[in-house]
Amino acid sequence: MATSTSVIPNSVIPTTVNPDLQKERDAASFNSEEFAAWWAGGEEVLKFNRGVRKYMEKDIDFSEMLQLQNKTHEEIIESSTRGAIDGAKKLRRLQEERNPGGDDYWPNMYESQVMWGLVPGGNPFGVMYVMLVKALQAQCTPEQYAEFGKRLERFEICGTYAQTELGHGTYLRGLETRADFDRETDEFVLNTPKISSYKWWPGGLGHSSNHCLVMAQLYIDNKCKGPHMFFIQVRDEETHEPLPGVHIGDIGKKMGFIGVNNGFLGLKNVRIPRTRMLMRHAQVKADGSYVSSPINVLTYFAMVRTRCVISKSNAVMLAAAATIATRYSAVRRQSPINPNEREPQIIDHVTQQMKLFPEIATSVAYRQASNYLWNLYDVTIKDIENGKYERLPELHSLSCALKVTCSTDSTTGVEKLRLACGGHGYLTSSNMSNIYVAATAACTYEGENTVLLLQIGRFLMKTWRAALTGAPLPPTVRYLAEVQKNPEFGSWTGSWENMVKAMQYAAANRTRLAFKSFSNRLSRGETEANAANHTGIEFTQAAELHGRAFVFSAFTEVVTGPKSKTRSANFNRVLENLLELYLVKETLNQMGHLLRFINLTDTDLTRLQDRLETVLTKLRPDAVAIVDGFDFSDLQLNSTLGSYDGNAYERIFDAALKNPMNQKSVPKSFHEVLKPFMKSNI
Ligand SMILES: Cc1cc2nc3c(=O)[nH]c(=O)nc-3n(C[C@H](O)[C@H](O)[C@H](O)COP(=O)(O)OP(=O)(O)OC[C@H]3O[C@@H](n4cnc5c(N)ncnc54)[C@H](O)[C@@H]3O)c2cc1C
Repeated sequence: MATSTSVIPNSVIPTTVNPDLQKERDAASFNSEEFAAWWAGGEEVLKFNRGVRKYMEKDIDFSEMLQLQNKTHEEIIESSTRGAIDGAKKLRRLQEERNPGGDDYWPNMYESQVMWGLVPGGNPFGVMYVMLVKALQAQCTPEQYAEFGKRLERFEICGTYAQTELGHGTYLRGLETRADFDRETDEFVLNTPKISSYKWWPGGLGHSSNHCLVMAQLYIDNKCKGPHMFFIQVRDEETHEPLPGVHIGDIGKKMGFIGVNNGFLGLKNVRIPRTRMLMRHAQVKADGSYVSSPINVLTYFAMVRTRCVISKSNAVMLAAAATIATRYSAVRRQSPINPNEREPQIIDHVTQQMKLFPEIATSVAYRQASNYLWNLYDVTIKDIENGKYERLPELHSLSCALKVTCSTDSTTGVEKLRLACGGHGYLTSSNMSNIYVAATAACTYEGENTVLLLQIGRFLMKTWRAALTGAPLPPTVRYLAEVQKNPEFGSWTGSWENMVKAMQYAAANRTRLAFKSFSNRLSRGETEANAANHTGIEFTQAAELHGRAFVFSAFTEVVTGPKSKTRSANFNRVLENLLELYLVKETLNQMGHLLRFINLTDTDLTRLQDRLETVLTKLRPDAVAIVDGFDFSDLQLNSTLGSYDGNAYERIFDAALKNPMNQKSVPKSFHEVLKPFMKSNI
């Protein structure tokens, strides 16, 4: 039933594109399709992705997706489960039809940008595919993988990665779940002895999983061998009832990812065969003898991969928010700049440009830096297969650095972009709140950001010490040795190369100062652990700058390197503008650190401000075409403000009319609460 008589009879969304948005597209200096192909990784990949996405989006009801926030907790879990299963089914069908026996559609596309946003409540099987399957591939023996890894990969069973407990997440050695080896029965006996030992947080554990990979302390003859992984069945495969000794449930509503049904798990004397401990590296033999892993960090290697995934996906989230805010800023008009003139598109207010364009540039910078990280990941995986572990510390530290800076910057960036949409950005139908809570979650999971910065800080201390002895350094930290050799920065020219050098110089000198403070504390008799704790702030500052210096150099290399010759001149100009904006705004953001080590005059700073304003103006005509090049579908953006056609007001209105609160002209609360109160005279 309609609420009341409306001044417009029905909300009708025009089928045409908003003329302001169309003009933006017509006036762009470059072809957004070239951007889209570059962003996707080539024309062929773009074509492939679009084909898959079209197939994936068939039969999905857009207006239903917009109503996500009006659903109950249970309804969201149900619709997320349906969405995730629907996606899996479609990809499997595509695999069957187009490349039977391969894995390019299923499961590989399940974690790609094509799937992003299609399950707005969060995918309850995301952890299963992003983490669990990969952890099993890395940690199982071939026999184990054939026995249960393959079943999971084929989705015959479903599961999650259960590491965090109510009492411990960061400090893995503090985990309390224990797995005691019973020689008599050739089994492990698993227990979570206290409330604080309950597994807490694993995605999909609450209602979706019937198996999980549990990180538990291995005990043999009551002697602890540290955390190891155990594959456990937690629910019956037919009835889905919890198995004996298993206490399992949902941890309750969270800021976001409601459909992911993060869960808890208690275990009481749950027995599993010895062969359910993952034994590719560390092993327990039938006689109880223990073979340790050749390198301990391999236990946590699945987390390294997930951090690579986060660096890329948070860049995508920022790009999505930038698309919404930029399109909206092109269609909304407000506040004449000169009296008596027409109200401009809000994108013409320079301060608005300052909210939008730096975030566009930041998402592009992180996406490029994460491509470098993925290449390093692939090289390191091959090395590990050949028993070579030399680049592992570098990969670990770089994946942490990028995960931290990208999740931090995308979170603040999405919030800036939400504010850039004014009041309507606060509507859940803008989808900004959903993107924000997804972005900020990544600051905590897969290693809390501060804790990761401290780990990078320690890696930098070791590397600085190694450089002092003349030892060779891995490529991404070689700049530390260069700064040791040439301690003078030279002069500030403001060229891009010079700016990269300046950020590296600041990172190296922050590392030098942290190293000095750390060494002083050690020489005053502090233990290494206490000295590290007391130098923690300096460690995190050095680590953050190290991450930023890496993004500076990776993005500059992509824009100015040999591949630029394969791009059109117009497109190169756009990328150069994005690079210029990214380097200038980030240099200004980090000015406190830079000024400590580098002489910049007032004129240099004024020039940077001029460059910032100039490049905003240069990017203005291309902003809409750039975000079009990010190539999100309307369904993925799931936003009344950011759709391709720019019909924002009609979509806002339409979503409001469909709100359950507007399905009755008088709400129940009027009769039950408001009216009785007004009539009671109390
Ligand atoms: C959305 C979401 C999904 C998740 N999914 C999963 C999952 O699928 N599986 C799973 O196992 N877990 C999951 N987690 C849990 C997540 O991995 C942990 O919350 C995360 O590792 C942080 O650990 P913590 O909660 O123990 O934080 P804490 O370590 O308790 O952090 C609290 C504060 O203490 C500080 N702190 C802690 N240790 C130190 C230190 N050594 N030095 C300085 N400061 C320190 C931190 O910086 C922080 O400020 C998820 C969490 C979230 C939010």
